[in-house]
Amino acid sequence: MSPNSQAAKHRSSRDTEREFGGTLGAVCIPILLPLTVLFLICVSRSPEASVFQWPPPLPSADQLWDPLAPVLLVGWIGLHALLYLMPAGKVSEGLVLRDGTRLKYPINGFHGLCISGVLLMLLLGLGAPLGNLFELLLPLAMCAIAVSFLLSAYLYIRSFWAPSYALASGGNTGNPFYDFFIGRELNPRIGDFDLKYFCELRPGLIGWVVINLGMLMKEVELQGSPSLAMILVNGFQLLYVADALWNEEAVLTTMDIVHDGFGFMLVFGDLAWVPFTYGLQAAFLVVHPQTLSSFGAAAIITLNGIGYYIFRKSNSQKNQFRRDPSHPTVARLETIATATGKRLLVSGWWGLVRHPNYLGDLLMALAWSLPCGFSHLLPYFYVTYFTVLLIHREARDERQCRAKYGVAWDTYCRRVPYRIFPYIY
Ligand SMILES: NC(=O)C1=CN([C@@H]2O[C@H](COP(=O)(O)OP(=O)(O)OC[C@H]3O[C@@H](n4cnc5c(N)ncnc54)[C@H](OP(=O)(O)O)[C@@H]3O)[C@@H](O)[C@H]2O)C=CC1
Ligand SMILES: CC(C)=CCC[C@@H](C)[C@H]1CC=C2C3=C(CC[C@@]21C)[C@@]1(C)CC[C@H](O)C(C)(C)[C@@H]1CC3
Repeated sequence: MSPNSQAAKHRSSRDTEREFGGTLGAVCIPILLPLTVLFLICVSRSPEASVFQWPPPLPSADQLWDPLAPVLLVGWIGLHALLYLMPAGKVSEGLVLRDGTRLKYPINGFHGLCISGVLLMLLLGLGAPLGNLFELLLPLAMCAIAVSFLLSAYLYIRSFWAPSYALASGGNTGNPFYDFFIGRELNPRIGDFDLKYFCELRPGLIGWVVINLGMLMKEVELQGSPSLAMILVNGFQLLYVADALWNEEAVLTTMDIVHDGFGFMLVFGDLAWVPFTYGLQAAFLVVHPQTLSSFGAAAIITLNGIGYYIFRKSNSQKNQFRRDPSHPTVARLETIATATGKRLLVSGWWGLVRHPNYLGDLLMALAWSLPCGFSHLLPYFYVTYFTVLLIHREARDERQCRAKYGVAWDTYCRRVPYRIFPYIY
């Protein structure tokens, strides 16, 4: 690249439109979201379990800290780092980078999940009190938040040694608060160890199902057996995590890996937000047991099944089409050409709405809350937050696609007018 085009690129990234409320968002979100995690855990175990209760249920200092928590957290991340490095599964290439190269990624996350499962069963067999995770939840969340800040600071500092082509297009504004938050470097690596890819799918996502299992064990301690509601929440969320790891290769084409830098937002999202807020339903059920009729359970299982089917089929259809458009499963689908040479699907799942995968994900999110009944809002936190996240994410993706595909994107939008919910939005 000539010095002039380097300078133009640099200038354009500095002028990039800022997301998440710009500098104000970048200062407030890293303060507010960690407090939200702690607040939600406290609410989930308070007798009222009301997000509006005043004064809010504040934890005492000894509820926030336990010396076992940093040991467990560092041990857990270390175990998954070792599993990431084990020579199992295939090695896949990511999309082509700005310098024309492609990075290699190990596809062994599902192995990691299975080995974690076997280790947990062994620990349970040896009498390990997994239910104690209930009491450890706040100290573990505190440590995960601390690790998120430390890792983000490390990533921000090391990004100044990265070449300019390795920086994310939106994370190099020169504003330290914003760049720390959004992430400067696109694919930070220590040797071959890819920090963003590792964090996206392993310690936090698998940690989430382990915490859920801990909540189930706590319920067994308190009630003698797990409730149907707890089994459903555990089962649905395990399916979601196992599916993500089974289809690990597909993550290599998501916005997070391809476009976003690795900064506080993703680090915290992966390591603290996902494991400690996505499983709030299970934590809630420990203190607020619910009875569920067989008919109710069947209806909820059906809803989760429909959501999963739409989510999986639509994601697989697009991944297959992007990897090999001539594959028999996608070759007959109607498409429109774009100036980049890539085509856009206008039939099949991607002809129904512009984000069928978000629709399926949201139906599942609703199915995860319903086993907790209708008496409290807290179990509906995830589906509410997720609706906001996906509407915002859809708008970000839309902006990027319009910039990439121009008139072809407008034609697609005319052909497929609804974004997520057919005939509604
Ligand atoms: N549980 C959670 O917290 C979260 C879950 N998710 C889930 O992750 C999954 C991935 O989502 P996400 O990364 O946001 O993005 P998507 O998988 O929806 O990918 C969007 C990209 O797909 C391509 N595309 C869009 N329309 C078409 C079309 N008609 N034909 C072909 N390609 C098209 C474009 O990229 P290009 O053309 O360059 O290939 C676009 O940028 C979703 O299922 C989502 O629900 C996402 C966020 C959070
Ligand atoms: C509020 C806040 C801190 C937001 C950060 C957003 C992150 C929590 C999410 C951004 C994209 C994500 C994805 C998944 C988890 C949540 C985050 C990290 C994902 C790994 C969940 C499992 C799915 O099957 C998936 C692999 C498609 C998905 C990818 C995106």
